[in-house]
Amino acid sequence: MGALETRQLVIDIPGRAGGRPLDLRVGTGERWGVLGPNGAGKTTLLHTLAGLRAPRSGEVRLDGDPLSRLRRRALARRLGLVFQDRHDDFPATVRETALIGRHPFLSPWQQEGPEDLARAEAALARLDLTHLAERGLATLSGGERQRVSLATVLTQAPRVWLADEPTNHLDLHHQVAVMGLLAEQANRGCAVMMCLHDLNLAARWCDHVLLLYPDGEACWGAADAMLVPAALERLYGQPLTTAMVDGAPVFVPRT
Ligand SMILES: Nc1ncnc2c1ncn2[C@@H]1O[C@H](COP(=O)(O)OP(=O)(O)OP(=O)(O)O)[C@@H](O)[C@H]1O
Repeated sequence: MGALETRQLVIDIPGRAGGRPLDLRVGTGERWGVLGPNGAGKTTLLHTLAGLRAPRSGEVRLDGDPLSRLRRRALARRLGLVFQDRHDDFPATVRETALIGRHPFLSPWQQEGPEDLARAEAALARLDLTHLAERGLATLSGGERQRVSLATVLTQAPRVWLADEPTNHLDLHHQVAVMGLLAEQANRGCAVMMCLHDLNLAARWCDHVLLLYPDGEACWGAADAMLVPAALERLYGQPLTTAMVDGAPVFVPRT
């Protein structure tokens, strides 16, 4: 049984007639990449898997439990979502934001304790944010803000990670660090699914890939079976040149 499963899931894209029903099984220890052009439905899929959007049909199960029957707190103890470009206008510091990751584990008016703080500090250190802990969110750069989103989910420590373009805004070093963090979470028994626009990150870091086409068509499977030039050229409507570097394919757009 997968940690996260979909049964005949059709996501609800306004104006789209239907789509291939998804029967996905994202197992513990697996790293899934979701690829597709702008508007294909990657974010909508992640939000549906996180229970934030109702599917058009079918269902999502977490450890065998239908998502629709789980209370939000119970869900948030098991599943975390790194949003794409979230801009909360909350006047919070970086440390306070990371601590939000502990809220599913606290009763409504319970203060965070030393263990919660220790988890947040460790997550900030892991994302290279310790020096910014007292800074207000609004003062951060795009990449710093992205790392705070990841640190918040790391503080939450869910068994299922859903990450919407987790390397958005990140410089090369931090891209590799974040992919390493997600791989580490998978190695520790988490199920990880991430939307990516960078084919080369997907080729290097994902073991499974889901290709989402704008008309709702989809295919999924082992990464090396999915990441083939003909399928990717059709996915993006973009000719590609492929080379092998350090044992992984590298895809470069051909102009
Ligand atoms: N509330 C809404 N009303 C109308 N259309 C919507 C709404 N939410 C999403 N859509 C449309 O659904 C489609 C899928 O959006 P989604 O954000 O899931 O795509 P995506 O694959 O994540 O794209 P991107 O690569 O640009 O992030 C888009 O065409 C979008 O405009």
